[in-house]
Parts: sequence; structure tokens; C-alpha cells
Amino acid sequence: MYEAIIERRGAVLAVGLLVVSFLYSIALVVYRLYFSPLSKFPGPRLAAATYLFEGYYDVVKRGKYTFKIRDLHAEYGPIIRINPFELHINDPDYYDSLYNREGKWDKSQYYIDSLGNLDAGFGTVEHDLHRMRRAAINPFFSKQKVAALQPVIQRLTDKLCAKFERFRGTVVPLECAFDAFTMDVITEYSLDTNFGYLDHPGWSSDFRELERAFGEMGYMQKMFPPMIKIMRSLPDKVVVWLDPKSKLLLDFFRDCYAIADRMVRETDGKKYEEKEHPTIFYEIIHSDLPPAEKLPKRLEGEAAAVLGAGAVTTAWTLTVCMYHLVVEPEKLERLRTEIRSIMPDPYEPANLQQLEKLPYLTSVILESLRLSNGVATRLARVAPDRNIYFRDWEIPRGTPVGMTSTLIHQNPEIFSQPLEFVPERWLDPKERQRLEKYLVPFSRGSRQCAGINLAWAELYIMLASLITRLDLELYETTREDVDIYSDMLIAEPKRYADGVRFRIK
Ligand code: HEM
Repeated sequence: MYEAIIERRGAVLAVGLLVVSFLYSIALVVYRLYFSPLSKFPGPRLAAATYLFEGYYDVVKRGKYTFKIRDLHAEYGPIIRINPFELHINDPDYYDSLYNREGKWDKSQYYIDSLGNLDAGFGTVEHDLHRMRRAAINPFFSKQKVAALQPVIQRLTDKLCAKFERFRGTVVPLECAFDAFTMDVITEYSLDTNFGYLDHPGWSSDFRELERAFGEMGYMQKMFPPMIKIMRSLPDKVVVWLDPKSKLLLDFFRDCYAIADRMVRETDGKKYEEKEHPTIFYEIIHSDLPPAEKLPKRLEGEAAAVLGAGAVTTAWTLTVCMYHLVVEPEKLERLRTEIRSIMPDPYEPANLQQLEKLPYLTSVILESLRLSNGVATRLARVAPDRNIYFRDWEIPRGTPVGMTSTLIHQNPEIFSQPLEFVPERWLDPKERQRLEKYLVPFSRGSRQCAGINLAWAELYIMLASLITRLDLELYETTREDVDIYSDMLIAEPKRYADGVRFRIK
């Protein structure tokens, strides 16, 4: 009898809960469509009503919302509402108004959640905290510091070129090779350790897989915000059973923690003074940051951020660059001739300052940065304390507003033949000045890339040595292996499984 009553009450409770959540959902949709401060902005009603619209394009169709956003702009105009709480602008001339250093600029919590809430400058929502964290690492990435440390980059460049020479006649997955190079540069230059990827007998694609897993998880996380917290609370074995790819992520964070922990211990003592050069942790540990900012767990986030942000982005730019140069041999030859004019012996490398003066090499790098879209996704910024303006639109304070470099770099009104590799467009100084306003691979403003100088140095030094020392030919690789097809935070081509492959001649 009691059981029957309890059963009946349970059923009533379940139905009651269903009805309440149904009514709540209806009320939420009505609020979002008619009463939200963003309801005046154009865009599809479905996107304004629910995140599932975005989820369909990014999770189900895999990284396609960026391209849908481009189409929506064509339909609704330069400013649109892309989800219940976020706006997107597609007007290249507005870029510097959104990404600058005037006033406070937060990042959007929604975006930061998708990065797994990294406890690093990269993953910091709030302007003031970011400013403090960024100030501690800025000196380390200055042009002067990078210039002084170019021997490290050159040594690792020589190591990769020598490895290519040992692999003559074989097929090499070029992106994996460049990943190994950029990972070794960052770990040695920034973290004073060496993952030794270049010492592996072959070419590992682990890191690329890791970044892809990161992108996929980010999109899932956006749709189901408690996901990361739940995953973190589960034993590792269960997480890996649920999603085998997460093993790469777990191992990666474990490695980052181990580096951070070791660095904190070593930097405390004299031993550090014996080191060849400072590292990012040296800067942080000796900075004015409060003690809580210097704990290994926090520094794990900083290590993960520089590795995650700096390795595949630069490696992908090198890969896209080499693809286009090999496909257009007259451009490759022109570049070779220019580099040889200052380094006739390829094994006696020119220094960075000399390379920076080469106009064609610089143009090739600018064009490669434009076409490679290292960070492919929109980057939302939030003005926390003031309304901002776009043309006649007043955007309420606290609203995430994003723009997407990929869409700007492919805008035919700015870059003629936007999908073609045309380094020549950058050669005329006046035209270059005009175009550089719209070249934003590193973003701009207070949250722009910290590693710009390092990325440029790696690109100059690697290209100069590789192009003058070796001949490469494509192996079963087409434009479908390099052109962006999905936005997985980083750019992903249509045929990403085998990657970009070259035979070393
Ligand atoms: C071609 C290569 C690269 C590209 C295209 C690139 C692009 C970017 C972009 C667009 C951001 C801003 C992301 C956002 O707003 O959320 C960023 C941030 C960052 N990048 Fe890079 N990056 C490159 C190389 C590097 C390198 C070599 C490093 C250093 C090891 C690096 C370290 C960072 C860091 C630490 C941040 C976070 C900055 C902050 O929030 O204060 N990046 N990068």
C-alpha cells in the first residue's frame, strides 16, 4: 500500500519536473527572443533562441559554424546575433575598434570554458587579472629576448634539416616534422626542458591529434558546460574509457604539471643560475605576482598555454607555406635566389636581422600567415564596464562580441584572389602598409598573441635554412590537404587524416 503511494508520488514528481522544465524552457526562449537586450540585433531566430543552432554546425557538422556565420552575414548584414548571448561583426575596418588596448577587455566565459578553463593568461576572463599575468611573461617574449636566443632556434632548425637529409628518398608528413621542431623550440626556449620530439626515430603526430581532441572537446563543452568538471572529477581510467582521445590530453597536462613542479623547485635554489638562458617560469617566479600565482598547479596552465598556442600554429604556417612554394616552383626559385644573396653557403646561416630585411622572404611569410589561419575561430571580447558602438548599433556592456580573422583574410574586397598564394601582393611598401591593417593572424590589442616575435623568428630561420639546403616534392598531397575546411579552433583541412606529405629529394 505504502509502496503504491510512494510510486504514485514519484510519478507525480517526475511529471511535475518535466512540466516545470518545459515551461522554463519556453519562458527562456521567449525572453531570449523578445526581452533580451540583444533581441534588436539581426540574425536567425533559432540562433537567438538556443545554443543548439551553433552546436549543430560545430558538433554535428564538425567545425562549420564559422562558415555559417559568414553566410549569415551575407544575409543579415555586418552585425549579427550568433547565439543567445553573443554578437559577431564582419567589417574588417572595425577590427582595431574591438581589439585594442583602450579600456578593459575581458574574454568571454563561454569561449574560455571551451578551452577547458586554462589557469593561464590565455584562459583568463577578467581584464585586470590578465594584465597582471601578461605583464609577468611579456619581457620574456620581447623582440630583444627572441633575438638573443636565436642560436637555440637555429640549432633546432639544423637538427630538423639534418633529420630530413637522413630521410632522403622517403615520404615525410611535413606538418608532424614541423610540430616536432616548434615543440622542441618552445619547450627548450620557454620551459627549459626538451620534449625531444626531433630525437624520435620517426615522425609522431601525437601533438596534432592532441590539438584536434582539444578542439572537439571544446565544442562539446560549449554545448554541455558541466562536462569538464564532471570529467575532472572522474578517475582517469573512466575518462579514457569514455573517450580514448582524452588520454592524450591527460598525459599532456600531467607533463605540464611535472615541468612546472620541477621548475618551481629548481628556480628556488642556486641551480637555476647555472642555466644557459631564462625561461618563462623564471620570469614568472621572479616577478611581482602574488605567491598563489606561482604555485605549480597555476604554472601548469601557463605551460599548457604556450605549448598549445605556439606549436601547431607556427608548424601549420610553415606547412602551408612549403605546400604553396613547391606547387609554384618559380616562386620557390625566386625565394631561394634572394636568400642565397645573403647566405651563399646554406650551412653558414644569416642572422635574424639580415633575414628580416629580405623583401620576398618577408612577403612569403606574410602571405603564409594570411592563408594558414593559425587560430581559425572567432575571438569574442567583452567590454565589462561600458556600452560599445558599431556604426548605429549600441552594444550593451558585458556582451561578448567577436570577429574572425579567417573571414577577413578571405575577404575578396581586401585581398584580391583571396584563396591564391600571392606573396607579390606584399612587395610594394605602400600596398603592404594598406594590407597589413587587415592581416590579423595574431589578433590585436591587450589579448593579442604573446609569441609573435618568436613565431616570426621561427618562420624566418626555418624557411631560410630549409629552402637553401633541401629539395622537396609533394607526395599524394593536394590543396584539400591545406585549405581550411573546418574550424577546430585551429584550421583543419578536408583531408586531414594523412596530412601534408612530401618526398625529400
Ligand atoms: C603563426 C603562429 C601563431 C599564431 C597564428 C598565433 C595566434 C594567436 C592568437 C590569435 C592569439 C589570441 C587568442 C585569443 O584571443 O584567445 C594567441 C594568443 C597567444 N599566443 Fe599565439 N600564435 C602563434 C604563435 C605563438 C607562439 C610561437 C607562442 C609562444 C610560445 C604563442 C603564445 C601565445 C600566448 C601565450 C597567447 C595568449 C596571450 C594572452 O592571452 O595574453 N603563440 N596566439
